Amino acid sequence: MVDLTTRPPTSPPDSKPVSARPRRSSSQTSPVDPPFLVLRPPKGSQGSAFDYASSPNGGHRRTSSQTSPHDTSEPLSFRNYRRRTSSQSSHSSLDGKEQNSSQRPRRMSSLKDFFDPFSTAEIYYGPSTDPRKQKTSHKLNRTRTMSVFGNTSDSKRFNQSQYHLQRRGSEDDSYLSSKGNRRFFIEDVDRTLDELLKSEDTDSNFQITIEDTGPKVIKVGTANSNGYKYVNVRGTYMLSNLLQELTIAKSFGRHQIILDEARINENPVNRLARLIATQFWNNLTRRIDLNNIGEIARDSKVDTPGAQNPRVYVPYNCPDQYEFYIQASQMHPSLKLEVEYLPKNITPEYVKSINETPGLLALAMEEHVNPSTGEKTLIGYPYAVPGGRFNELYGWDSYMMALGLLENNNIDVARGMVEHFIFEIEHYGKILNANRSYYLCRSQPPFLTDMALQIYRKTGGDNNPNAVDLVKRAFVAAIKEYKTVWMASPRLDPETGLSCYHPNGLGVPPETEADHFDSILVFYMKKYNLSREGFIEKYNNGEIQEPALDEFFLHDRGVRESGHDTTYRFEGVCAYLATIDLNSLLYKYERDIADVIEKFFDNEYHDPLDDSVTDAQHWRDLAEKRKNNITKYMWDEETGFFFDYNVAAKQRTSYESATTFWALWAGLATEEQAKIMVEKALPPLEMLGGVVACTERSRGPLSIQRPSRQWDYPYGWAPHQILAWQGLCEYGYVAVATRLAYRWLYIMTKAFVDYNGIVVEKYDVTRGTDPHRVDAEYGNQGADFKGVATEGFGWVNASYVLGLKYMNSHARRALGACIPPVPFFQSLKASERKLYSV
Ligand SMILES: OC[C@H]1O[C@H](O[C@H]2O[C@H](CO)[C@@H](O)[C@H](O)[C@H]2O)[C@H](O)[C@@H](O)[C@@H]1O
Ligand SMILES: [Ca+2]
Repeated sequence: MVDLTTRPPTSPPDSKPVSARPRRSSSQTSPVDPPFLVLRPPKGSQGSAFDYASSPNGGHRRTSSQTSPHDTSEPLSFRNYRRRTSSQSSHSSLDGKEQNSSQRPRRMSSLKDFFDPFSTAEIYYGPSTDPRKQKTSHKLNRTRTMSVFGNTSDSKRFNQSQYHLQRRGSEDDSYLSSKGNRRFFIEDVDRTLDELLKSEDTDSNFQITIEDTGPKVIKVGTANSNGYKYVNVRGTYMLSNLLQELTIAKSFGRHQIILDEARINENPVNRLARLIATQFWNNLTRRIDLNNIGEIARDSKVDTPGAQNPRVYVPYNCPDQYEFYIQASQMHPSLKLEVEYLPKNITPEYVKSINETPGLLALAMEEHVNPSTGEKTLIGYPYAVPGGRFNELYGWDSYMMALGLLENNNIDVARGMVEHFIFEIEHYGKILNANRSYYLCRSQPPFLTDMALQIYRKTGGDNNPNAVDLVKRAFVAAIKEYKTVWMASPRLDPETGLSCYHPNGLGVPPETEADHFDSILVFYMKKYNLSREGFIEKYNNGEIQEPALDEFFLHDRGVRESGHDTTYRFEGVCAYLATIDLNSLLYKYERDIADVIEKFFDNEYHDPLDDSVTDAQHWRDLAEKRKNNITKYMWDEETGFFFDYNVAAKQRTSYESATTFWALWAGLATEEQAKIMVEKALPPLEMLGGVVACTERSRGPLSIQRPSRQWDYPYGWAPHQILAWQGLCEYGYVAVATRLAYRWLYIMTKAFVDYNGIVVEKYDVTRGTDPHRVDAEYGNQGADFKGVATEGFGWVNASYVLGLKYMNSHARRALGACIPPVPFFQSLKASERKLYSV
């Protein structure tokens, strides 16, 4: 029987913690360092990415993100920061306790403002750090030197003999005298922001990037001199970080700040990992309540007159939720929130009929008792949205994000998303593409079984009754989904036993950019002499019948269900393709269901849906059958690819897609097939920045009539990277996965450093300079922020957190210095090259 508490090693053990704090040492470089890059690990540290981190509490594995006090998901207050750090001590500390020198927090200034320079924005820019709100003058916030110990300092309370008192030198603002703890006094945040943008944002896009041609230097006052003396802040990275910090400070209503230099010249790998863990996830998290529903229900994608007011659709059998939303709309009449019940039977005709009046679909809620009034109300389970543009819960994005959220110990959000999926399957019959009315007919790639198991493992497994309860409920839902969505008409091909992305639906999808279908519709617009809108209206309401267009949209809906919207791999054919993606995922479902039935259902699952009783063996047989069919219909030994199979044409296709690695992730390939894939399929997919969505030869030539598609060459996507890494590890190709992870993290870090902290939906993995610049299809990319990127992009955030687990401290330093993959691999000693299989 499979032990569900530990998954076989699909990802490497956590790497050694790099350092307790992201303090820069001579061996830790960043792009702002002088050019004395040290690529070798410090003497004596032979750590590989796969060493287990030793920990004081005996073998418990910790991630690098857990090694520093500022990397916890719980915001640190001044008090608990001090408590935590002082309890780790072994030398004398300010409060008389022992401190270990490597863990000792730096004394940043007076004892009163002993803040972590990397604390969350809420703490760092909260009221307690506002120079203007200090009881005493802001002078107390300056970087103190011991020469001012005296009447005004609290430090008198401590035994000064335990200190090395240092006289203030005349150069106390210099980097040397500040020992890297330099702080700036920004007397006027607004003015500094204006000046910074005026001089450095030469292309006026409110970002400071390598494309701006300003002097790349600005003067800021030092805290030590109370703003009187100035120092230069130089270079794109530091200046853009300054812009980001000032923008955040301003959003907190701050007019003056003391800013640690460490916060703007932080090693970029540490900075990005820190922002993801402490800021990006929070900003992507939604939780429906009575006050925010108006905002969440609003739709940024559809712009019809009927979409002007926010609207919520509630399942016909959820009266409590209906009442809740009515209450919300009555509490905030100005929101004009409209609340409607869905019919019991949701047909494609009904879904099309509400395309002009789209709305958010209700999700799972729990009861909440107001502690002060004792009143009961409902509150939504939390969930994460894919990016800043979205407010709804997506299908496969949620799985990818859950992996990152769990890694960052943000468990409630991951768990909340499983609750929502259970609710969606129960009330909408499937895990939805996303919870908007126009998505009611279609799903997305299914990952629920693995998602539930990951949460179960992370939350204590068998020792936690809630974890067991959730996994059981999730599997009951997943079995229903498996049988009624994926293994039923029209998705199931009875002849091969394989499944296709083949949702129901009618008409033109309303959520795409207005001109998205122009290349197809232009012909019909001319034919009927109608505008785009005019034609779509008549086509949607059945006045115009065009079977060829029906066929196009049948496949287009399939493309959207596949999550790969869009790619030439699927155009005009998707609904007839038994894809390697979907069938790998269903194989994984079958294996997982077998294990769970064996463990949690006494190996006897009574399904109320069809009155069947099945055991683990039944599901293992189904998996075995699927595996044989996949090999029979999809495997191509010559190229090393699993190809999609066209069930209508009864032919294997030849489009070389990164999803071939999903066969490894699901564990259905043989060892021999895995070896051939690594030897033959990987090389044409491996680019500068990781795995590309498909090979260039498969995509074919582009032209005005044949524009680029976002899920094709040369673009790389986070879910493809994550599943390829994990799949390769599953078959022992850890070094190959590490090499691919380095590539992906490299382009992410490079774009982050050069382009004002940017993290986007997908990257051009063939470009070293501006890989984030992808102008294909939709406006989801997330590159158009002003001043600061506040949430990154969900699955890309997850990929960074997961990818870093493959990096040892040497690789992490190289990434921090933006060393491109090839020079990095070439700089390795022979013994280290095997870690990357180069
Ligand atoms: O609005 C256009 C399309 O947007 C979605 O697709 C893209 O974003 C999703 C969220 O990150 C992602 O799941 C999908 O893979 C992307 O291609 C949406 O899923 C589509 O249905 C929609 O038409
Ligand atoms: Ca600019």
